[in-house]
Amino acid sequence: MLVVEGLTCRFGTKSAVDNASFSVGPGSFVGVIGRSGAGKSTLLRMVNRLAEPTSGRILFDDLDVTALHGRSLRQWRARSAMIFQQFNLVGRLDVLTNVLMGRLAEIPAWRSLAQLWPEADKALAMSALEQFDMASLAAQRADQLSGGQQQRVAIARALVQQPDIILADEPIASLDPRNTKIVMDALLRINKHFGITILCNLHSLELARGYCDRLIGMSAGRVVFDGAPATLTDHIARELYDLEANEVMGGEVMGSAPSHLPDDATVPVLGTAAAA
Ligand SMILES: Nc1ncnc2c1ncn2[C@@H]1O[C@H](COP(=O)(O)OP(=O)(O)OP(=O)(O)O)[C@@H](O)[C@H]1O
Repeated sequence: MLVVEGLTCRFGTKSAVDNASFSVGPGSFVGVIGRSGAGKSTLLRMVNRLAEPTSGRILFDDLDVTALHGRSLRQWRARSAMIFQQFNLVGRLDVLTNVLMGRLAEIPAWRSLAQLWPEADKALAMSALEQFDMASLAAQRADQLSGGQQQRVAIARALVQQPDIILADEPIASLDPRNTKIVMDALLRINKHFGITILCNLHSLELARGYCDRLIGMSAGRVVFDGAPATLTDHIARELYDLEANEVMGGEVMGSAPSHLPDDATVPVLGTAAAA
């Protein structure tokens, strides 16, 4: 279980994330939503410790993630795999080697430098590529792939880390609609098939509603909504996204509740008790 307690990250006088608190149970697929600049990336990067919290704590089961240094921090980064908007592959290396990079924390540096990957790791990497129909491209240079293919390689790399949680920071922001669906389906497959918890920043509300079992809404660094997608009414979404609402709501009828909103749903109130 991931627990975030009063997490704050300030850059100068600006709070990119302001006193965020929530917990995420194992096996959840949680979407972090909100307009540009709301603090979504900073929040995810703090969980992986790519950004340093100014105050607050991050716990994962019994581990105090905020207190980790050196080797234990590297181990945590292996357990919390990041997926980035720009894929972060090594373009001149082949696809299989890029996936094997996900095993770096497990093998001595000299073995990776000499490209002496254990056979078991190669088999694991091939099997991860097979999961996403990418095995036939194993020998191809990563920079010769399409964006959607590159992101699937990045997801395979995350998978071979055998992480407890995957932190996906706008993983489909650079992709066309077809590849968006392929990549989101790949994340969903990892979540359902392997039970890996996913925390995924998404600008598109339509995608977040379609794929996630819970949404955390951020505005100006604060968590202002936390609940099931069905409880996020269009009214709350409009407040969350403001001028960007029409762009992110995927053509739903504005001002009406989503069709799957149950009659007795408790609708959290934006900006008050909504944050868990
Ligand atoms: N390294 C930094 N130095 C200074 N300010 C930063 C830094 N990183 C983020 N910020 C600021 O913190 C705020 C939150 O940024 P963040 O990238 O976390 O938002 P976001 O919701 O992920 O937005 P986007 O969807 O545009 O990436 C923004 O105002 C941003 O300008």
